[in-house]
Amino acid sequence: MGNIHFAIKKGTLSVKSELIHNLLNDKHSLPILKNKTGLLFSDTILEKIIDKEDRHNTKTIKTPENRSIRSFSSGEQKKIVLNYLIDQKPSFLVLDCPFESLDTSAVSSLKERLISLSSQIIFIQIFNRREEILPIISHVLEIKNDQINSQIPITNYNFKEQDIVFNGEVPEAITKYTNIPNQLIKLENVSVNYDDNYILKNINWTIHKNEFWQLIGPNGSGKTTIISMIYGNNVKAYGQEVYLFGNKKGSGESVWEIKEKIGYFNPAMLILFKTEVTLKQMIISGFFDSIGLYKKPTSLQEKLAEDWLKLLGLEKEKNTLFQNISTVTQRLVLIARAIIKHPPLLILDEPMINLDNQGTATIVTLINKLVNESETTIIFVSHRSVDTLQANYKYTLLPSKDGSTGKVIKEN
Ligand SMILES: Nc1ncnc2c1ncn2[C@@H]1O[C@H](COP(=O)(O)OP(=O)(O)OP(=O)(O)O)[C@@H](O)[C@H]1O
Repeated sequence: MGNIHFAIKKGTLSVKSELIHNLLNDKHSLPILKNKTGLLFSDTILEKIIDKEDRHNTKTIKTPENRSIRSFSSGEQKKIVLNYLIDQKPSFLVLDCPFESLDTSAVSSLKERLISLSSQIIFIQIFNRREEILPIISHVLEIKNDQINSQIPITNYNFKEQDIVFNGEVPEAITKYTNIPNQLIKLENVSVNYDDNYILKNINWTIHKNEFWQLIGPNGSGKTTIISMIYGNNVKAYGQEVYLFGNKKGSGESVWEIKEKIGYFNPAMLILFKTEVTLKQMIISGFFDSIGLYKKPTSLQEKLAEDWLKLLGLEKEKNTLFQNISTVTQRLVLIARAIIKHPPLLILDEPMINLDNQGTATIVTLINKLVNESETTIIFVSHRSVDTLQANYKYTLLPSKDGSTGKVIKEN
């Protein structure tokens, strides 16, 4: 007889849930896993391995070309760690949203691999979206107060979602930016390689005021590399035709001056927020580009933060600690923080990762609202295109052995 496999909807676990820890430590009410050894595949495990490698200069996992795990793209990193866990032959594996940063072809090969292992290993798959669920999953574990309440056959499970609305207008801009040219970003014949590894080839991309772009490409195609040339400190940008707000990168403005004009959001930033701040303080900190709130805000800044909270339907939670709210609410707050100054450019780097369909729809609704009610140019970065976004253009990276080339598609 085949194994029974389970799924748990991520949104039914609290942020501080101990359930996964308890499953792995044999403290649970699932008879089928009693006295069995399990392992966890999650982004946290990945971060720990990378951190250990960095701090001790050791290699836990053998990688192609013996490179450090950090130098691989996020998709490649996941694949390497999953193989490492499966090699340890656990009886069960908790898969914490395993497909989250993978592109379509990587998802299908990983799915195939997991299905082929499913007669030897029991899977407990934490999922965000119904379509991610492995076809071998037969039951959804219903969770109440972070405990397993019941096992529901998947055919009887209710995946329902609701419509999302944000009532009110996007709060006004109070920060003034002067001398912002119409052409915000220009990359001309930009190429990047690491020794024999060719990443980008002749990238030509011009971004103007008031445009909304999706930057799409499969794992390892170079999305992060492009963004790090615009927003970050990637040395590969120097000496190339990279123009930011009219100046060649590395010539006029300092990195600080460039960052002042760019709002940035990436879910990985969440791990940076270690100090305890309220939702209101978190939104206000966008005025200071700081992670905590160290300066006294003006009364106008306070009012704007309150207007944002109202728009997001969070006015009653303004004094709640940021750490204590749901993932999707954290993202709404961080996006508000990134745009509160109405910067000329806003980069939203994989904002939908690890969200269920309801969470994804919530973020899409907010982004579309920002596009319609502000002057900010948006670059939305993702490994999969999101058709409900009202983007004007798509910049798609097409990998090849000589490096990815780019293709512009006009959407509307
Ligand atoms: N320092 C480095 N040395 C060698 N190769 C590198 C280095 N940094 C990045 N790469 C390689 O560059 C390629 C592009 O990586 P990048 O992170 O830009 O891709 P991505 O499109 O953002 O991928 P993902 O969707 O998986 O995050 C990858 O193959 C990665 O391994």
